[in-house]
Amino acid sequence: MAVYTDVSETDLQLFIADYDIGQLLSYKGIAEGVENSNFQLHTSQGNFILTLYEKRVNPNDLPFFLGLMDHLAGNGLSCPLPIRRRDGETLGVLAGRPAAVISFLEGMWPRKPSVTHCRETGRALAAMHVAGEGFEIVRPNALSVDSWRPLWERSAARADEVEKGLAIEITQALDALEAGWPKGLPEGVIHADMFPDNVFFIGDELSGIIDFYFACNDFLVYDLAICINAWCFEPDGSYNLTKGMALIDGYTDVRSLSAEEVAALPILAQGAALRFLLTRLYDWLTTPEGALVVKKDPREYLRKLRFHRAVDNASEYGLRRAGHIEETAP
Ligand SMILES: Nc1ncnc2c1ncn2[C@@H]1O[C@H](COP(=O)(O)OP(=O)(O)OP(=O)(O)O)[C@@H](O)[C@H]1O
Ligand SMILES: N[C@@H](CCO)C(=O)O
Repeated sequence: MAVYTDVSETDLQLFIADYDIGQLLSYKGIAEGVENSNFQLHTSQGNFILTLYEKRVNPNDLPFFLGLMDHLAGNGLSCPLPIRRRDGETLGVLAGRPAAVISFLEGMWPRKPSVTHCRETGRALAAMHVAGEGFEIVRPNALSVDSWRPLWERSAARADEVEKGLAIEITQALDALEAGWPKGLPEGVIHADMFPDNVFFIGDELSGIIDFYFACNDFLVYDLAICINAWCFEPDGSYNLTKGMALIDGYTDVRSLSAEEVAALPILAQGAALRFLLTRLYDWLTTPEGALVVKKDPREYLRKLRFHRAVDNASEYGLRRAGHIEETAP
């Protein structure tokens, strides 16, 4: 569930009176999501999403997130558009929390992603990277390699409760990642959480990307590594090479990869797996039993990490067209 903060009808009516979005007809809490409280608003002008930002979101980051959606939508990407109040602001306060109204995207996220969904997602990811060019606010990735050790130290003592031997395995993977993390790859704005539940489709057609609340500046190809993790493994833990090919083909149809980016893909995929393993592990160990939030299994990402640690080169992910690898000067 994700309604941590209740909103009264009177407060909501007062809040939306500052916007040109018509009269409130009805509203309801949205159960999905874990970070923020989301409501669907139905007004005389249509549907909107109201988000109340909860305590894991740093209010100082909100101008980046809202400004980014505005920038991306302005550059033709299909994503929610923050609605401006009559005073020009996109951020307000409701029920004591920072709050924003964003446009409603039609579509559903794919419960069983297909090869076509993977290809369309690859294209949309690259389109987002291109559309993000020129966005002026910078937000370093708070969940990149430098943050993993402190995050790990908060779970290390109890890690073996989840799986015997986990502490040693994570420590070894972390040591290797810190030593070998690449430098100097092309950077830009990345989504950093483009999982199936953040990509909407109408049939096979991608209708939009949501949830930019982990977006930040980092290596562009790291975002592809995150998507390989999130989209290309089957529920039994096996890697689906056909989906990998489709995702990477889709991406490189829109933005080509340099030889350095291709070479870095295996270590970036390991890093992405460790990042989600660590955040899931922390939540797994700290979320109280009986909380309404569904805890995500860290072991899924342990299996993925093991897979990546055995990968030699990007062709094992499905990178196949020679044209994917930009020629570098001799
Ligand atoms: N612009 C939008 N249009 C339509 N539905 C939306 C929109 N934004 C959010 N939703 C709905 O709200 C749900 C939760 O949104 P979101 O993923 O942003 O929440 P969150 O709390 O940040 O969750 P998490 O970070 O766990 O994914 C989505 O699954 C979707 O059903
Ligand atoms: N996508 C993350 C959840 C946070 O958005 C995960 O699956 O662990």
